[in-house]
Amino acid sequence: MSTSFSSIPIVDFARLQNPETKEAELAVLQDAIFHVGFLYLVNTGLESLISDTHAKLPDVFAILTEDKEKVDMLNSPAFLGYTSLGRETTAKITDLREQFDFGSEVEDFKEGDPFWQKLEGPSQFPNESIKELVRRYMGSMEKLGKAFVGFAAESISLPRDTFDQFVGKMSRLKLVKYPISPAGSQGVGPHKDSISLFTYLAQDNVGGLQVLNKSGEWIDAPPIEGSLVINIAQGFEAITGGVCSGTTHRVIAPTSRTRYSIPYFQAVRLDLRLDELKQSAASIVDQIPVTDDKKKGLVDVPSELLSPLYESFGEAQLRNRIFSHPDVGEKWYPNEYQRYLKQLLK
Ligand SMILES: O=C(O)CCC(=O)C(=O)O
Ligand SMILES: [Fe+2]
Repeated sequence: MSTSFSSIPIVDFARLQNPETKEAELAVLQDAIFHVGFLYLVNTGLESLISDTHAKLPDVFAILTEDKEKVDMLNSPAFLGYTSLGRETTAKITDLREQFDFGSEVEDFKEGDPFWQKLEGPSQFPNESIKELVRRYMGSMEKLGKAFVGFAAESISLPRDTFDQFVGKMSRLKLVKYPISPAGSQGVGPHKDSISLFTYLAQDNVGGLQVLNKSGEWIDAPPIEGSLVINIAQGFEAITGGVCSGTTHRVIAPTSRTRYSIPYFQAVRLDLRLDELKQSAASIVDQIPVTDDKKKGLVDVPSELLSPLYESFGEAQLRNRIFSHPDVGEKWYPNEYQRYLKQLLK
């Protein structure tokens, strides 16, 4: 096992784009991808967008309760909408956070589409100004995400466009509020992000995000103004055959100031089948510059997304959404809800 990290590396996006500094910065990115699974991205050019958006969050969460209820996630088979405090579960414990989930604009579900296709659907916006805020932010994240996966590929000696074919249609954006809570409360419990390739998180200056290192210690990811915290999610982990593994993280609920955050989950194609995925993972693993010893240990990575229980990413993601939001899952996918519950109890 590689040495354990004790801090989160900082990657400079401007240096990645400058031919004179690119090689050196790709080496920093490679180290983050191989050994940490987390990094700060600075100098993205999105600093003012991030701070403007954060400045609006207290107002977003201050809208009337009845306006929040109108866009409740229970209305949405795509698991998009409002989730009130205490209705989300991670690692079997209730999370102390309130949030809105939104998605990129997508086509409607058509007759004959697979059952998990309803995971991609229309967003519910409480009002026009929130819609405008979300659309603007997501548009910029989409562009940044495209560029970032290109650099991620180059940093591990793959052609720049290697991961383009895996990017899905509907990325997700969450606006999250963690209210002041009793000391030691769970903001969100330990988890790997399952639904994305990479997650791009804009946290505020309150703190509380922690990352689990390979020795089992929780390492703080303190706020760095203007940065995005990027982490490998299970989509990227599966596509790289587990060579680039996702890292478990959590948020400790704040005790003196409300915390806000904006995670953007870069979509993975839902129609990607397990057999396709295994094939492409094998060819990617072949090209990645890590020792054969490390590769040998990775033939069957214990990733939920590579489980033979699911025919596709879409189905694996549906299961994940159902466990995070059981009330929504039971309402829209009663058969799958029962089936996945039984698998869990086995
Ligand atoms: O709010 C945060 O800082 C992190 C949130 C997170 O990890 C998630 O929603 O997956
Ligand atoms: Fe997360």
